[in-house]
Amino acid sequence: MKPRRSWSRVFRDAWSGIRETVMHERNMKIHAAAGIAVLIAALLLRLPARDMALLLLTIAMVLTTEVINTAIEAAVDLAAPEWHELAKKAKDASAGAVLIAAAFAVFIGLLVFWRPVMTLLGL
Ligand SMILES: Nc1ncnc2c1ncn2[C@@H]1O[C@H](COP(=O)(O)OP(=O)(O)OP(=O)(O)O)[C@@H](O)[C@H]1O
Repeated sequence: MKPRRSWSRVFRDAWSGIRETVMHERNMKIHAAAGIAVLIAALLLRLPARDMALLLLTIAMVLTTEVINTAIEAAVDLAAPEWHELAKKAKDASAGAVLIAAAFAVFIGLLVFWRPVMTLLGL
């Protein structure tokens, strides 16, 4: 039987998974940078707590799908290093999940920021 990992080991391994994804995946870098920029803008515009919560949830959704996409890509590369129809299906679907999350994040961002930005611009 496998020895049980300590809680600190569990968190360290999970953190390592996040760090590796940020360090090596270009899309994750872009999404993380965009998320930080959105949060800074939201703080500067003093958006209400409910809007901040919506933005945090949206950012978490995009980053989470990106980490899962990286995990699926690695598992597929391990299982099928050569071209395979099912490997393509798995990787395309996984990338599709990130695309859905990112597209909805843009819509939510527009809905949340539209009025405060217009007010700021005096329009
Ligand atoms: N083993 C394979 N068999 C069939 N098609 C594959 C295979 N590996 C990759 N592909 C195709 O190439 C595409 C890109 O896969 P790849 O592993 O290069 O992702 P990536 O460029 O690292 O993606 P991302 O930019 O999301 O990190 C996949 O969506 C899939 O269509």
